[in-house]
Amino acid sequence: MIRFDEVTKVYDRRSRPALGGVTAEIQRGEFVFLVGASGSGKSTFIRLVLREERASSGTVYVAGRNVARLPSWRVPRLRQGIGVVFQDFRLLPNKTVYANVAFAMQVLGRGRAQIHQAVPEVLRTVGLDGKEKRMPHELSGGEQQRVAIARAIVNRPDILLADEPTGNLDPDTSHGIMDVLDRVNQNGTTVVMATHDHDIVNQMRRRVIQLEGGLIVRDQPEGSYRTASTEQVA
Ligand SMILES: Nc1ncnc2c1ncn2[C@@H]1O[C@H](COP(=O)(O)OP(=O)(O)OP(=O)(O)O)[C@@H](O)[C@H]1O
Repeated sequence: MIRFDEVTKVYDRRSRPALGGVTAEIQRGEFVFLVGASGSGKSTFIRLVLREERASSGTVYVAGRNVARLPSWRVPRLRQGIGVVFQDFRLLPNKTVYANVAFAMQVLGRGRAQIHQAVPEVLRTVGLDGKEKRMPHELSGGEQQRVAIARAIVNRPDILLADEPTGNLDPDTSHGIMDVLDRVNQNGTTVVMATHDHDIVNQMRRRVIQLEGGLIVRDQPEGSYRTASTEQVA
């Protein structure tokens, strides 16, 4: 579903590459944690998948396509297949929960009937039944993140990218969000989540790709946040 082949990303020639020759393959339906210290390259990885940035060398494939080769008119279609969730929710503050989610369908030109069916369904999936008319400021952080996830998945993307989705949430609320992401993954969506959250990675036991200074230093199925050798130090 996502393949990085010797991918290097240089933002600034005077400093070390943000990614330095990364090779990795993420299969359809996988759930992958990207871990690593601040500045290790996690967000760069995500931006390359979305073609918000282009690789300086090497190739990024999404659903079999070399994203660097896509003509610019095809980039919106690439992004339609990818839902994105951020640490800071990024909801439209003057729109209701329903309208925030519906908006993601309206921009794709979906009809009213389709929207009326899909939005309540997806709000049920994320556990927000009955909150359709609330405004974002009337919701807790966890609820706002659920709206953001609903918006990201309402168009049924193949891939969900989540950059620190629990970064602003307390541990209990974070676990609720992970239940939602797990459910999304079980429905067939490939999930890639960048995180610093040790507890969540250690509890979920999914594949862990660890970056350090732009290099993959660990790629472990059912991994923990740290390798066994460093776990005692933590
Ligand atoms: N637009 C940019 N211009 C120049 N350098 C950048 C840019 N974006 C990222 N970098 C540099 O690239 C490196 C990797 O950054 P990146 O944001 O990918 O790390 P990260 O692992 O996501 O960090 P964090 O956990 O803090 O979000 C860092 O050294 C960063 O300073």
